[in-house]
Amino acid sequence: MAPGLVEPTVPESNGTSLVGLKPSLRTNALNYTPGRSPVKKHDETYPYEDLRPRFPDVKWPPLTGVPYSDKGLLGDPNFKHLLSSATDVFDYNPKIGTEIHGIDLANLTDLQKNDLARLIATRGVVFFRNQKNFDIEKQRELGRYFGELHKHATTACPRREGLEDVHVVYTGEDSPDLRALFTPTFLWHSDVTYEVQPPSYTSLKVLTGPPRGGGGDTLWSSQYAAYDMLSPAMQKYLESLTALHSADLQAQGSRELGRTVRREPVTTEHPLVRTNPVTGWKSLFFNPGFVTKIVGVPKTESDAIIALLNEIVATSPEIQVRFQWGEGDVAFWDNRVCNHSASYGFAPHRRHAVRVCCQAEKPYLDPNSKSQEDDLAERYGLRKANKDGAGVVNYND
Ligand SMILES: O=C(O)CCC(=O)C(=O)O
Ligand SMILES: [Fe+2]
Repeated sequence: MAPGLVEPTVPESNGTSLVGLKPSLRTNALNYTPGRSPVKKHDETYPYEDLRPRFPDVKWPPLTGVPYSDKGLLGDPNFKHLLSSATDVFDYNPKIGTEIHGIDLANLTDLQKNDLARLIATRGVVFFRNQKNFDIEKQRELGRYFGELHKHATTACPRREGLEDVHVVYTGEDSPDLRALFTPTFLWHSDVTYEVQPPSYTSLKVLTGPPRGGGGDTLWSSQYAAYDMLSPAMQKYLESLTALHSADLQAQGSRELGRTVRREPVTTEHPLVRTNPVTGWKSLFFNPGFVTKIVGVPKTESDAIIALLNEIVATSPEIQVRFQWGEGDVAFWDNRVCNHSASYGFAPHRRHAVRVCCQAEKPYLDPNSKSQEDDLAERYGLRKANKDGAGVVNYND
C-alpha cells in the first residue's frame, strides 16, 4: 500500500479464487470496499501550505476595460504545433472535451500556446494529466500570455502574498458537505460572467484530491451545443434578448460569512447568444449561477426562459463531459462557451485546486456567425441533428 494511505478494513476472504491475478492486483482487489476509497493521511508538512485559502481584508477599485486580442486567432487550424508533440489525443464525445497526453504545459512555445487557445475555443475544455512542472508561477505565466488575469472579488486566494489573481478551491477534512448549500442546477455556472469582460481561457489544476473513484469530478456543458439543441425559431428569439448577470448573491454570501467583499458587486447586461471570435460559432451565453433576469420581457416569461435554459445546460448528457481528476491534472476551458459544475460528496478526502483565468472581449453577437453544427455540416458534410423528434420511439424501458 502506498505510503500515506490508511489501510481500510478488509473483509474476510469469501473464498473467491484470485489465482491468476498478478500479486499487486490481488492485493488491491482484496482491499476493495465498495464506495470507500482509501483515505490519505494528512502529512505534517503539506507541500501546498502557501496555496491554502485566505480571504484578505482588502478593497480594490472597480475593474476598468482591458485590451484583449485572442491568441486562438493565431493558432493553426489543425493545431499542428501543439499536436506534433503529443503522444495521444482523444475526444470525450463529439460536442465537448478532449484529452491530450505527452504535453508539458510548463514548456510550450508561443506557437503551441496559440494552438492550445484555438483548441480550447473549439473543444470547450481540454484535459492534461499529471502536469508536475506546471506550478502556480507557470500557470499564471501561461494565463498572462492569453490576457490580463482576473482577480476574484470574493473567493479565496492563496495564503502567499502576491497571488491575488489565483482563485483557490479547497475542501478540507473538516469542511461541511457543500451539497447542502446549492441545488444541483445552481451549481452549474460559468465563472464571473457578471464582469463586463468575462474570462475566456481558464485553467484549473488539482493539487490534492480524492483518489480515483473517491468523487470530486468536474462536469462541463457546451453552450455551442446548447444553442444547437434549440429550434430555429427559439434560436432567433433568444438572439434578440439580453440577460442580467449579477454578482450580488455571491457578495451577500461572503458578507454573511463575515468575509470582506474586495470589490463592490456589479450587474452586467450581456447578449443571451454570443459569437466566439476564434471559431466564429454562436453559443448560448447563459449562466445558471449568475443570470437573474432576461431583459425586456415579463417576469413570468423571463423565469420560463431561465428554467428552460437551466434544464438544457444541466440535464443534457450529450452536451456534457465529466472529468475524473488525478493529482496534478489540469483542465483548460473556454468560459465563454461552457458552463461547469463541481460535484460534492467526496468527504472525508481533502480536495485542493487552483484556478487562473484571463479577461476576454466584451461579449458580442455577430448575426452572420454560424452555429457549430451548421459550420461542421457545411465543412465536413456532418449530418445535423433532427430536432423535431417526429417518429421517434420511446426509449424508456
Ligand atoms: O472544484 C471544481 O470542480 C470546480 C470549481 C470551479 O467552479 C472553479 O474553480 O471555477
Ligand atoms: Fe467555476
